[in-house]
Amino acid sequence: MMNIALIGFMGVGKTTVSHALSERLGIEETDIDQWIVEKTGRPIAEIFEKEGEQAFRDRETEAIKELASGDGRILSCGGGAVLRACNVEALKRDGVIVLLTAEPETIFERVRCGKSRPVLNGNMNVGYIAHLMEKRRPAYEAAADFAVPTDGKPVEQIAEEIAERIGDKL
Ligand SMILES: Nc1ncnc2c1ncn2[C@@H]1O[C@H](COP(=O)(O)OP(=O)(O)O)[C@@H](O)[C@H]1O
Ligand SMILES: O=C(O)C1=C[C@@H](OP(=O)(O)O)[C@@H](O)[C@H](O)C1
Ligand SMILES: [Mg+2]
Repeated sequence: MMNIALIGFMGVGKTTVSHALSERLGIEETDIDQWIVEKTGRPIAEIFEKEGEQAFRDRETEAIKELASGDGRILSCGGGAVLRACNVEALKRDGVIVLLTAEPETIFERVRCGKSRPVLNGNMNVGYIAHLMEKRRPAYEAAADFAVPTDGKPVEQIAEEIAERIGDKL
């Protein structure tokens, strides 16, 4: 069976929707950030702080390489995972890539209280989120097989839409 990779900006709901989709389809899921945290014994923010962003990106690439070659699961990616072409290639090789989207205002409301996203440290505002989203948009759109907007939708509805769109691709 092929993998289902969830991609998109921080706070679009990749981790949350992944759980719901896993329940709905009866397919195991792995959150790539969580996998890295378990392997290293360090929270993502601490990896960024102690080892730097490039070291985190290398760990992310290693995780994707290993997990994408498995026998079919839902992979909830970090928001920066598709910025490296080799990651996208690995995810595409035997998988469908689903892009979740949301407006910057929605993202801000969802992530403003969290402290676990080092990329937004010191930049927790709608303007910066909109700027970084525009910068990343081409990479997200190029990697995706299809996109699902999430603004104003309950998680279950998003999971249902993905399940419908994937349909017989599985
Ligand atoms: N469709 C949604 N509607 C409302 N809140 C959501 C939705 N999806 C996710 N959230 C909330 O937004 C926050 C970020 O979600 P998360 O799944 O961690 O996003 P990501 O993994 O894409 O960064 C969490 O607090 C989550 O509960
Ligand atoms: O967009 C990014 O660069 C990142 C997104 C995070 O994952 P989420 O998108 O699940 O928040 C996490 O991988 C790390 O903090 C970097
Ligand atoms: Mg996540």
